[in-house]
Amino acid sequence: MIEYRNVRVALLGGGTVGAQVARLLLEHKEEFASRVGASLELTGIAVRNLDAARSADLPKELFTTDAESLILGADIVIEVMGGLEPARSYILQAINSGADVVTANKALLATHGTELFEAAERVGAQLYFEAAVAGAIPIIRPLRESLAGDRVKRIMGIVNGTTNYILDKMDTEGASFDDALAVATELGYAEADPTADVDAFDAAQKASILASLAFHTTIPLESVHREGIRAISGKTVELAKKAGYVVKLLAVCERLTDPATGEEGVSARVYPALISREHPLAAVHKANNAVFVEAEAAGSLMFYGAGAGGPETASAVLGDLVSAARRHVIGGPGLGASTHANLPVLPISAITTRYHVTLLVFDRPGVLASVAEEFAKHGVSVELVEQGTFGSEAVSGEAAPTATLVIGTHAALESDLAATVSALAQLDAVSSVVSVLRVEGA
Ligand SMILES: NC(=O)C1=CN([C@@H]2O[C@H](COP(=O)(O)OP(=O)(O)OC[C@H]3O[C@@H](n4cnc5c(N)ncnc54)[C@H](O)[C@@H]3O)[C@@H](O)[C@H]2O)C=CC1
Ligand SMILES: N[C@@H](CC=O)C(=O)O
Ligand code: NA
Repeated sequence: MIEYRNVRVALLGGGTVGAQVARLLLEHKEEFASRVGASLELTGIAVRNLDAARSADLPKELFTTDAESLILGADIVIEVMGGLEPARSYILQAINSGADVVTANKALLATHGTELFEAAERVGAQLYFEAAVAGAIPIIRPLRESLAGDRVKRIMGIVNGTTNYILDKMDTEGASFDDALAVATELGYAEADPTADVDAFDAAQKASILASLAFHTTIPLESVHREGIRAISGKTVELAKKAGYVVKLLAVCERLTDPATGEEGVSARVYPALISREHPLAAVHKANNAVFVEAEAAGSLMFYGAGAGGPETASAVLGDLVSAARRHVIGGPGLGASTHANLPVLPISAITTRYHVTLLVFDRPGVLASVAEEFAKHGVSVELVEQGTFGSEAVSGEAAPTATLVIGTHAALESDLAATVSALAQLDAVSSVVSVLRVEGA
């Protein structure tokens, strides 16, 4: 029998992800030992409440509320507690006491990543974070390592499982937003505060991480344009369906030319967008994620799989644990942060995409001409116009006939489109601007 030395692993968090990390680590102890060349000893699991229900049957004696003591004796610390504090302080404590760290905490990385990576670099420690973006899907390692010799041009993907679950249930079953969110929470996909998912904070954090890695530039969370899915009603989903589209919350990170200066910059943004039903992203159902990466030499790559869930996310955490443990046993410098490119981050007004503008207009002669004129005036080329449902609206106490008008544009600059929409809202012929949705994917 081979005698392995011990690598001491401290687990901070025993919730949806943590309980599964512990279960798999204990169940596959022998396999991990042979893979790493050392025995991975789970020294404890720090939690807030010792008596909370868990998704796995784990030895009671492993649990503690004393995270700091657990960190002190560890070679590797896994942080799956979530939140900014005390997670940030615990990770700094771990790094400064010589441990490598594995984390799934995108909120923390997108907010304090620079501080944590600098602290790790100072002492020669490593910070692994595959689980922080797109759950089980390997995407961090491909960007940091496999594509390190290429030039990433664009990333577009679905990176939040909860909102994809909600939008998918609304689209395929006509479910209500609230019911779908309740199930996503029950299944362990949602963040502790699901506002993080619904208002796209989580997707923005992931976009900040992906864009920083892809473009070798620090992309601060505040510079990621963010729109959540609260405004997406059942009606919007239904109209999109009739027109051959599906609504998805997308993260888009790309290199682009600044229209103001002609210089190269980058953009990172998250918003609900229309995707053609023919597009592969339209087939991403439930809490799955998919990320398209377009690189200069590699061409188009697609990464697909489970974006959330306990065992799925635990898989990514454990992959990082094996890397960290091997480094502990064999040594080696690990990977440093690569943010030398320093490209400017451009505002949303600098992007170019296609749009669907839905207007409620008064059904009078000349309406179409006046609406079309505003698009032309602002340099936005119209691709299609569709007249939808008819109704009536009270104007000065009188019922006036109305019609829904959907205008699809060719690719246009966001600032031109925004100026067009402001002008449309002022037209006498327009009762209201119902929605403006970007259309992504060729
Ligand atoms: N649930 C999922 O599908 C995914 C979650 N993540 C990330 O993984 C992390 C954990 O997520 P979940 O397991 O879903 O969360 P959870 O809420 O189910 O579990 C959190 C655990 O941390 C413990 N904890 C929290 N604050 C603590 C404190 N101050 N001291 C000691 N223990 C504390 C709690 O007692 C609990 O055991 C988060 O950063 C989340 O964003 C990442 C990818 C997917
Ligand atoms: N709440 C997140 C969990 C994984 O990152 C999601 O829904 O994607
Ligand atoms: Na991942």
